Amino acid sequence: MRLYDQTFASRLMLGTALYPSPQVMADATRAARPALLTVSLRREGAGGGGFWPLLQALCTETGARLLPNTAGCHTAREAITTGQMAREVFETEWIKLEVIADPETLQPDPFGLVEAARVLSEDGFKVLPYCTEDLAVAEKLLAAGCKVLMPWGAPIGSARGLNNVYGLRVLRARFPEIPLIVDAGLGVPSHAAQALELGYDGVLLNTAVARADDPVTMARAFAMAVDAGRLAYEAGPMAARDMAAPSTPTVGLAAL
Ligand SMILES: CC(=O)[C@@H](O)[C@H](O)COP(=O)(O)O
Repeated sequence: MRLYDQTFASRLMLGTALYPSPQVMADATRAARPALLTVSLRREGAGGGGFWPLLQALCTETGARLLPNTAGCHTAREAITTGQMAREVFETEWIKLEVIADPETLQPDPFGLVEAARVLSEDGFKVLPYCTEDLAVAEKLLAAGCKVLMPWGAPIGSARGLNNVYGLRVLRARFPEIPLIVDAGLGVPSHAAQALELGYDGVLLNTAVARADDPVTMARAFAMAVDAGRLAYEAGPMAARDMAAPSTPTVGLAAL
């Protein structure tokens, strides 16, 4: 998978929040071998500073790139400032851009998102925006400088899977050259496989692994599902049809 100027062996991006302990988070990351590990500046600012050396060591060990996010931001101004602070703290110009509109669904605010994406891109950031599958917003984010789009599968933390398969399919078809990552709302590995089977370049998830009874095993299961989904996509899945078609030849069947 190629995002901006970097090629990644893995198509999985993993969050680092909500785990029962830092040790479990580290073990799950080792099991998943993700391309990118997300981290929230707010967590660091809220006393999670001890977490940073652990993440740094994990990135060195696994080869993952750190991806700070602007989680919890509700305006473009907040997200821009958070992004700029994250660049200083985490020493990276990569940023997962979240501007949240609705407190209940955590649906992204398309207006704030496009505005923040434009300002941060002009400031040299590599912006990965958390968006919906809306085509017009996607166009505007690309025009604002984003080279990757991350439409939601479902609301963050909902574990609902791909809520709008039609919309995700249309988005994929409309932008065949743009790396697309399904971000948020995945609950089980088959959801991730489905995203990859649709031709999505990767998935970003957190809650489904962190809140599993056994996060380490679930991390491994998601990594396997991502690989399986991609392999299936490359193999060219047959189209579904309404009518039955016998898979055993009927020609030459003995008449009874
Ligand atoms: C880690 C992160 O960036 C989350 O905000 C992300 O959107 C994942 O969502 P889930 O927790 O639903 O997998």
